[in-house]
Amino acid sequence: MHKIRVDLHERSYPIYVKNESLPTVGSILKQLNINPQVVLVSSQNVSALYKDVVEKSLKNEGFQVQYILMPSGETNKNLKTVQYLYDTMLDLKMDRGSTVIALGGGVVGDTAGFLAATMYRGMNLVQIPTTLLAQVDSSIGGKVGINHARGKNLIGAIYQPKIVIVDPTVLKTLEFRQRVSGFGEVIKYGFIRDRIFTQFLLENFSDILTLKNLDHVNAAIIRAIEIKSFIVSADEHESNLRMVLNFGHTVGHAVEHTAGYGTYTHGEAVIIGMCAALKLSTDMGLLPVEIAQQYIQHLRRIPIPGSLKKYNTDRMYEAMTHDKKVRNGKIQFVLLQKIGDAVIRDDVPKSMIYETLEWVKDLQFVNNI
Ligand SMILES: NC(=O)c1ccc[n+]([C@@H]2O[C@H](COP(=O)([O-])OP(=O)(O)OC[C@H]3O[C@@H](n4cnc5c(N)ncnc54)[C@H](O)[C@@H]3O)[C@@H](O)[C@H]2O)c1
Ligand SMILES: O=C(O)C(=O)C[C@@H](O)[C@H](O)[C@H](O)COP(=O)(O)O
Ligand SMILES: [Zn+2]
Repeated sequence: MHKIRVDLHERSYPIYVKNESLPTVGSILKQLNINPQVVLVSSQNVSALYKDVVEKSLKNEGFQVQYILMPSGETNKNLKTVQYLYDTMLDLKMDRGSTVIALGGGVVGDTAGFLAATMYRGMNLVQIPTTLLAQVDSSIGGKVGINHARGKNLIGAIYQPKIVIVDPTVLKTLEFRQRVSGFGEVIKYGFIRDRIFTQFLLENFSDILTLKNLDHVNAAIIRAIEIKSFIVSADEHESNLRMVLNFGHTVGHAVEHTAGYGTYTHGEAVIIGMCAALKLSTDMGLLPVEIAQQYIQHLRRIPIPGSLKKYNTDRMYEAMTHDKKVRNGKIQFVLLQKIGDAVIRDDVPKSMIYETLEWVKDLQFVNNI
């Protein structure tokens, strides 16, 4: 068992990373002394694969388990789903002391997390992430929330879980495209904080994505979680340092929104956004052009389907103006001054942003590895 801690005083919590840890969820939670009443929130695919093992382990330890199936996919990360979850919680007579367990990818984690943050002004939350993206990113740090028709994650809260339990073996059932998506967030940590980790990921990306080398997969998950935990512990409310976790997201969120939720996975959009951020880092005079080009070439070896050509540049720009990093009307970008060293800049000229969006629309990625 590998344990990493998010250090937030009375809201601190551990992240457990261990192969085959799902059958031990009950005993892990028992040690936390949480109320015996729990509600598992999950989605169809994940439920069919992993609900029974988790439910059994909880019941073996004396937990009373209720269950809510929520619709999956980015298009359902919205208020309608949250309303359905509130209603079902009331139907099930779940009280304030009971615990919400989010079993699934980032969509389940963000939505069920928002439920836990808001219902009865806050219930206990446990995250059991089952996608690579959720294991290294969305289950950690407390950002919970849903989309609004005008933009990604516009409604939400910062609400920390009591524990995060990561079982890397569940990635075996995850579709290849979803592993690519998670890889986007994993390599983000390298770019913003650890050049050597970036190199490791680029050298081994095919073995990691195909799960050919599980030691490399676990090493990547653990290093990514260490970086995220360190950053969240230093700046929970995104006043300064935490903003760097948005590397690739200013353009990434705009791509997701403009193309229509679900057209690109979140991680694919972030990979596209990181290419844009690398180019802007050069255009702003921060990063030598040959370094940026070299890493953009590496990122283009990651398979991302489709073409951005047909999307409207004005709409993409408009989506960026709804970014939560906008301050006093200025769009803020996370740029790199070195690989492994990120800075926030709010002085990127509008013309340069437009030029970059046009460039992004022509970007091409490989079809497979
Ligand atoms: N809160 C945060 O800090 C944060 C960080 C990054 C991303 N996010 C959000 O996370 C969301 C994306 O999450 P995601 O990439 O996990 O996608 P997702 O939750 O949509 O899951 C992708 C698909 O994989 C399925 N699935 C999940 N685990 C599986 C498994 N082990 N085996 C087989 N199928 C499985 C799901 O049912 C779904 O169909 C986005 O909404 C993004 O904005 C939030
Ligand atoms: O934890 C963070 O902080 C992040 O920014 C992680 C991101 O990967 C994630 O996509 C997050 O939801 C984006 O945050 P947002 O505040 O820009 O919606
Ligand atoms: Zn993200």
